[in-house]
Amino acid sequence: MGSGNVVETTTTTTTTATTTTSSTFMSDFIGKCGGNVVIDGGFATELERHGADLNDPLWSAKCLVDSPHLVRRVHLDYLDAGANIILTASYQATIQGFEAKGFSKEEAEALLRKSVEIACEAREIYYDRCTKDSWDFMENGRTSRRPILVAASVGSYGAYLADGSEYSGNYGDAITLETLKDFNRRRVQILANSGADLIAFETIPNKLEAKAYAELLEEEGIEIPAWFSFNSKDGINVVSGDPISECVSIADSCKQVVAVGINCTPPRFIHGLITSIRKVTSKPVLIYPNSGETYDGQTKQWVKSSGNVDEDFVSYIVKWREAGASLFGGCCRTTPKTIRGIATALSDKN
Ligand code: MET
Ligand SMILES: [Zn+2]
Repeated sequence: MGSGNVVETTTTTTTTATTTTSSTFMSDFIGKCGGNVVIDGGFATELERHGADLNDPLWSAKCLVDSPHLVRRVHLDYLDAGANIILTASYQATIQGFEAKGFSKEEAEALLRKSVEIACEAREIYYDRCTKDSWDFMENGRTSRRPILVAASVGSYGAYLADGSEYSGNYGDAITLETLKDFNRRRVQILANSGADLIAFETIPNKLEAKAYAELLEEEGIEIPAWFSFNSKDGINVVSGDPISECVSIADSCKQVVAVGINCTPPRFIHGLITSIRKVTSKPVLIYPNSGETYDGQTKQWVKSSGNVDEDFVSYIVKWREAGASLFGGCCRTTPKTIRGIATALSDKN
């Protein structure tokens, strides 16, 4: 691991969840990580690479039910690759989605909690291994320990629909702010009290959904921090066509939001989007692009486009850092190899 990612802590210190949202939560964490934070990479697509069949409305959340060992394995692979933040397998885990599969409300809630438990367990296993490996190098009871946060993933309403609308942002007129708030309320409450360090609202495709999350965080008095991450397919707007500036403004006005940025977007759009985001907010900027391939919601396949492949975008990380981002990872079709490349690129810079 790059030295930029290692800080001195005592052996007894663990990364613990915050109980109150703090405006300095993320800047403190970035400081602890040496100025740059490594986020993990594609989770669902990595489960598939390990043989999981995710052709299901629950997508990666299906593995919470039938292969939790694989979920733990992928978290550990990203920790081994250098991640400072791991995202749980709850992206497409919703109470409504589990109920549609025949689970009770209680079972559905337990599965949401389980996504966080597995990620926390992976962090403990990783730390235990590091402690054992570095036993000979400990001095005065002190050892180096990489700061690691567990982020509870919340995918968009479009992800739950599993019809590709997370990439169109078009929910139709019947879906209102209240619909979206009601849909997410219980899920967000459960994840906020699950032991996760923060909530990652991912792949937000439109302004309405950003507004719903912001209002929900306020109304429910959610006490752990959150990040808002949008997706774009033109480098100017979020996928629905809503201007990125308006979406980021919503995140900027929400006190629980500690970072804002872009995920599951082709690498070629990232630089311009960072510049647009910086104009609207001084909150830390996160980016975790996909491999540059495009998801076909009809065939449920990733298809090659003229974008960059994952090996390529690692070479842009330093430029994206200069443009003002400070948290970097990968989304769909990126792998632990991508994340190792990012960690190396950032530590070489320091
Ligand atoms: C469609 S974006 C998916 C994001 C999620 N964190 C994953 O990597 O599986
Ligand atoms: Zn993705």
